[in-house]
Amino acid sequence: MPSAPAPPPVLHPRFPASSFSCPRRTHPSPRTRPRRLSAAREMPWPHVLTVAGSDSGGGAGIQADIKACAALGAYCSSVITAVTAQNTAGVQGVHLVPEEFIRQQLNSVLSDMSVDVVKTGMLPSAGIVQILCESLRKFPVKALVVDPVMVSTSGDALSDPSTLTNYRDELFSMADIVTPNVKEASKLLGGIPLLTVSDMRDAAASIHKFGPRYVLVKGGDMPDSSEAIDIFFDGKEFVELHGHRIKTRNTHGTGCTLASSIAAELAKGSTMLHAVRVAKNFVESALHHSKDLVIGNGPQGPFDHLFRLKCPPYNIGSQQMFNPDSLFLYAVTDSRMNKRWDRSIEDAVKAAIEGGATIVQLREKDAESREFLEAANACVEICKSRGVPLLINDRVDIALACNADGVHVGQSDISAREVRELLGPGKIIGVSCKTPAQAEQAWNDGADYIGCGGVFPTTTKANNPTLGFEGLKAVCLASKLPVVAIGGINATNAGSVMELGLLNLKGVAVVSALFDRECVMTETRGLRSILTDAFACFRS
Ligand SMILES: Nc1ncnc2c1ncn2[C@@H]1O[C@H](COP(=O)(O)OP(=O)(O)OP(=O)(O)O)[C@@H](O)[C@H]1O
Ligand SMILES: Cc1ncc(CO)c(N)n1
Ligand SMILES: [Mg+2]
Repeated sequence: MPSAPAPPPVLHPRFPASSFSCPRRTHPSPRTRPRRLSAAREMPWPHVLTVAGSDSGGGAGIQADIKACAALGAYCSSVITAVTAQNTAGVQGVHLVPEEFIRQQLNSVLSDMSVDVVKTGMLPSAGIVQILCESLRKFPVKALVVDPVMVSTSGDALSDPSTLTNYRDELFSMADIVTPNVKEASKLLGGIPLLTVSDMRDAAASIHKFGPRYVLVKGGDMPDSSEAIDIFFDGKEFVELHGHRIKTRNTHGTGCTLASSIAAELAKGSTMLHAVRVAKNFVESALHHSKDLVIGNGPQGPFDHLFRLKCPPYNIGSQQMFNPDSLFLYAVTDSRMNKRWDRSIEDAVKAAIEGGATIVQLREKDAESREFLEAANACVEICKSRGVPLLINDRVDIALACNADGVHVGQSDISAREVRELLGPGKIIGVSCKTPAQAEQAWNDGADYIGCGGVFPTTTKANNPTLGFEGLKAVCLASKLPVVAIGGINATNAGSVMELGLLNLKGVAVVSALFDRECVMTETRGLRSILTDAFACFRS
C-alpha cells in the first residue's frame, strides 16, 4: 500500500512557510536596557543556560539540568544540541540538531536574556563546539561549566571522537570548570587507564594544562567502594571530595545534575569550591532519597531531583562552610571604638552576635600581637559555639594561630593569592575592592567574596574615596564573587543599599553604627531588622 503523503509542517503563523527560522531579532542586554520597574521591585533570578542534548527517558541531559536548576533556585534556559532516544537500558538513537539552528537558539537566548552561567552537556560534533565558542566570545557570561559528555554511564558514545580536539583546544581554555568522569578523563588524555584516586589526581593535573581554571574528575564510575570520591584541582592544590556511595540502580544523570547544580550555585554567587561541594551533596541526597524508586526495566534508572518537595525541612544537605548569605550583616570590630566605650573585643563580638550579626571580622589596627591573639582565641570559641564565621583583618599570622575561619585583606595588604597559599583551600578570604578590575583580580586570586566601598562617607578610614551607589553597582555587575557593601552604612541608609536589588550583593558590613554606640546588641538588632525588611521587600 502506498504510504500517505506526509502532512505539511505545522508552523507558527508568524513564521514564513519556507523556513522554520524567523528573522533574527537582537535585543540590547537587559543590563543596558532602561529598566521598566524600579530597581527595588525587580526580582533577580540567577540564570543558567544549558547547552545540551535531550534525554527521552527524562533522567539525564537537558531534562536533568532543568530539574536540578529548579531545585536549587536558578532559572534554566536551554539550547538543545541533539535529541536522543534513550531509556533505562541505554541509548538507542541520536538525532543531531542542525548546527545553524543551534547557533540560532544560542543567539535567541543570549541576545535577549541576562545569562549568568552557561553549562554545557552533550556537544556531539566539532562544529557545535566551535559555534558555542563563537557565541560565548560574542556574549560573555560570568562563568562557564563544561561537562565534557562523551560516554554515558551505560557505555554509549554521545559525541563524535573528532570533537576531542575542539574540546581541548578551544572550549577548555574558556571554561571555569570542566567535570569529566573517569572514562572521559581517560579519553581526553589519550586513553590512559584511571584505576585509582591517585590516577584521578594525575588526570586532573593533566587536564588543567588544557586551560580551565578548575578541574573536577568525578569518581562515580570507579570500582566498588563505600565512598564516591571526586578530585577537585585549582592548578595548585587538590581537594579530595568524599561522599557516601549510595547503593542504588538510580544513578542515570548524576553527571549532568552535578554540573548544572554547580552552575546554579555559581549563578547564585557561590565560589567554585563551595558550588562543587553543594552540588555533590545535592546529588548524594537526591540519590539517597530516590534509591528505591522504580522507573523503567533497564539497569540504570533516573532519580528524583525535587525530593526536597517531599521531605521538608528544605535544608537537607546544607553544609557548614562558606555560605555567601552569611555576609548579610557583617560586624567589623574596631579597637579604638572598644577602648572609647571601655569594652573588650570579646564582649563586643558576643553582643553583635546576640543582636543578629551573621559574620564577624576582628579589625585591630594597633593591638599588640600577643594581646590580639589571646582575644582572637577567645572570639574563635565564641563564634564557633554560635555558628558564626570569624575572620581576621589583614593578620594571616593571627588567623593561622587562632584557627579563624578566614582573613580579609585590603588592596595594600598581601594579596589574596598569597593568603590562599598560606591558609589553604578551606578558609574564607575576602578582599576590599573599589573597581571592577580589582574585583576581577580578587576572583583570579581565589578570593571568596569582596567588600566594596566606601559606599557612603566614613570616619573609620582616612582618605577613603566614596563610591556611592553607582560605584557599588559597577563593581557588583562586574564581580563574579559575592559582594558585601561597606563604608558609612547605618540604620538610616542600610535599607536603601539592599533595595538596589543587586543579585550578588549579599549584605552590608558595619563598624561605627554597631560599635561606636552604647549598646552594641540593640544597634545590631535594629539594623538586622531593617535589612530583613528591605530584603523581603525587594524579593516580594
Ligand atoms: N552511587 C553514588 N552515590 C553517591 N554519589 C554518586 C554515586 N554515583 C555517582 N555519584 C556522584 O555523582 C557525581 C557524578 O559522577 P559520575 O562519575 O557518576 O558522573 P557521570 O558518569 O558523568 O554521570 P552520568 O553519565 O550518569 O550522567 C559525582 O559527584 C559522583 O561522586
Ligand atoms: C542527552 C544526554 N546527555 C548526557 C548524558 C550523560 O549522562 C546522557 N545520558 N544523555
Ligand atoms: Mg556515572
